[in-house]
Amino acid sequence: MSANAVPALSIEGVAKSFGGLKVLSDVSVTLGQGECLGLIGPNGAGKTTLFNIVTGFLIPDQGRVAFAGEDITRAKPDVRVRAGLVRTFQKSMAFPELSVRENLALAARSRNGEGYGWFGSGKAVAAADEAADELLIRAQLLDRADLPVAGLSYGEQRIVDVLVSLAMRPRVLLLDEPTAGLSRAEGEHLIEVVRTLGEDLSTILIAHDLDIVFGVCDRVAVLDLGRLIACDTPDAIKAHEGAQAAYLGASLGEAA
Ligand SMILES: Nc1ncnc2c1ncn2[C@@H]1O[C@H](COP(=O)(O)OP(=O)(O)OP(=O)(O)O)[C@@H](O)[C@H]1O
Repeated sequence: MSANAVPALSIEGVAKSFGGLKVLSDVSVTLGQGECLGLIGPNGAGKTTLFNIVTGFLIPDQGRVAFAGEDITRAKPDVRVRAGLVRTFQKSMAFPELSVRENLALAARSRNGEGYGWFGSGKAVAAADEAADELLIRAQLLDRADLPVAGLSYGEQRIVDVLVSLAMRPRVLLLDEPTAGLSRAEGEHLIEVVRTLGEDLSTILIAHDLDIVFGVCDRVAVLDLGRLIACDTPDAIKAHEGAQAAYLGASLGEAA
């Protein structure tokens, strides 16, 4: 990103409490255009809460969120999705009984504000099916197009989750533990799919597998007890004492 380019996403001084529990305190971080930012931290550090604030499922008590320079702190989640700010969830949001193609086509149509209705102009339906097949070809999953999602392996289902989010043509994609439960090879394949299919995409990746985070991210942000304690290149984070301490003495340097 050039020095004066508008960040894809800007989180400024965000704070959030649930009752007496302070979950995020004064968190500020930017995501550059085309950047892949890792977001790591121990369980309960506030990572998903930050995603919920960025995607509009929660409103922060303090601070603001800007998307491509525009303040979206109070915008509704669906408005953010249509603007190109898309997320995945820890739990799959795909419809298990629908086919892979149907899931992707519905996501493509929802991006156009067409909702999840089955009926629409023949042209729109055909265009959505075409967009779905294009993604499936590029992810080498076209032979799975007509299968119900429930009939896929767990690893394939996680890739479909990512393809559903890509079908919404995001400009910024937030991935919440997309590699959880996958083998190292499956996790790397999934990230490769995102990187290959998401040209020009800016990404924030939450993952507990530090090898994956350090291997693919341009920078890594570390949350601990709701505070951003570091945000730097993977090598700098591996050597960062505070980040190491947050992981209870684990040597981050051993990863990747
Ligand atoms: N809606 C809520 N009401 C009350 N407490 C909540 C709520 N959502 C999250 N919390 C609490 O906020 C803290 C941060 O949770 P969060 O899920 O953001 O952490 P995380 O870093 O994503 O953790 P993990 O890696 O385990 O997913 C936790 O203590 C959690 O119990």
